[in-house]
Amino acid sequence: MVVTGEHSYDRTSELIAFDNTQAGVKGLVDAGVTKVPLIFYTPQDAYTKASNDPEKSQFNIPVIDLDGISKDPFRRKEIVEKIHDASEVWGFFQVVNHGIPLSVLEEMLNGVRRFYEQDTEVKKRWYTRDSSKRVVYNSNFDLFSAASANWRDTIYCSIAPNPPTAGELPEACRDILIEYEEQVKKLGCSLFELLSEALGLNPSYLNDIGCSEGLAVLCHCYPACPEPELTLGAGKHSDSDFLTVLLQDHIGGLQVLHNNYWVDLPPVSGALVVNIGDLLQLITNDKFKSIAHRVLASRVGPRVSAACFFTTGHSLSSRVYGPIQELLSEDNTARYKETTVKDYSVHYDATGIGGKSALSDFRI
Ligand SMILES: O=C(O)CCC(=O)C(=O)O
Ligand SMILES: [Fe+2]
Repeated sequence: MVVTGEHSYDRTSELIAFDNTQAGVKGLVDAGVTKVPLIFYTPQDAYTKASNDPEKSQFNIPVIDLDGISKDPFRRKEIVEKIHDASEVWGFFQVVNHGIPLSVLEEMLNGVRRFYEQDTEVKKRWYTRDSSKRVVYNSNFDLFSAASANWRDTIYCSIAPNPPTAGELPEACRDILIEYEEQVKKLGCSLFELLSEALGLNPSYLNDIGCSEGLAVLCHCYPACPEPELTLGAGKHSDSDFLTVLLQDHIGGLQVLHNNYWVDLPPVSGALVVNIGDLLQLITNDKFKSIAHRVLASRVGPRVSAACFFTTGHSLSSRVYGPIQELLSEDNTARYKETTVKDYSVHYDATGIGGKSALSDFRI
């Protein structure tokens, strides 16, 4: 029995019943729910929302124009400085003129919508909790371990280093997923070059140590919510990877924690959101920050997004990562234990979204 406010209920049975529908949150909404079920209730956190507060209007997450990065060395230096500052202060920035055409971004979001708009019976083919699969569709990867379920469904596609065959990808978004993933991989390599330069390292450093070797694409759907104040689209979490490149639609709701305030990260047409993940914070010895973020639930929806995670995740790579030696000056000793991406990912998944920071467990 679990007590949520004045309600007491058998949480485990309700989680099992929800999971057994294999229809996700979208299935609840399609069936016409007018109340948020108790398994989704999320306690309010202590942080304040900044965006409506005029005194906090200086809180603007940078939008960085990448135009000219490879043509003009002065322009490149300027961009590297902006990326350096954003990665230190915010852990988040948006990029425009990143080289991926608007038509590809739009079609990617359409592909995600097309997948979720299919009949539940068709989608069920992909519904699983077997995380060894390269394509996993379900609602809340940590449904049975997290304190609150999120108002969100996800298709997870592990793309690199071991790509799925085209046949393993859902037809509804297959072609655009392949196109988008190729373009994001190129952008990711450029971003890791800029981040290496921002750290004062050789431009190829982060790519050479394998930061861009692994890629997983998470296609999220946040259905319209009848009581958005009672739950969240995604609870407070940081990302477990090296770097995330996120495509969000026009609806909004993504917020970043900054100086104890939730700051809106508003959709900018044609932009991609970039954020530093836990593993990049670990190897940069806290120079770049992996910052907590969340997604509000909304009466408007469904909101869709595609988050590309640069990580080899649970693959068998034995490569060991620890704070980069070149970044340690004499008085700046390593703050983290070494780990493999797999060990870090397993620990992170067990700690769960909305839980405490998994990274802090690797601190020396
Ligand atoms: O959908 C979003 O805007 C954010 C998704 C996210 O934070 C994640 O996939 O880790
Ligand atoms: Fe995230």
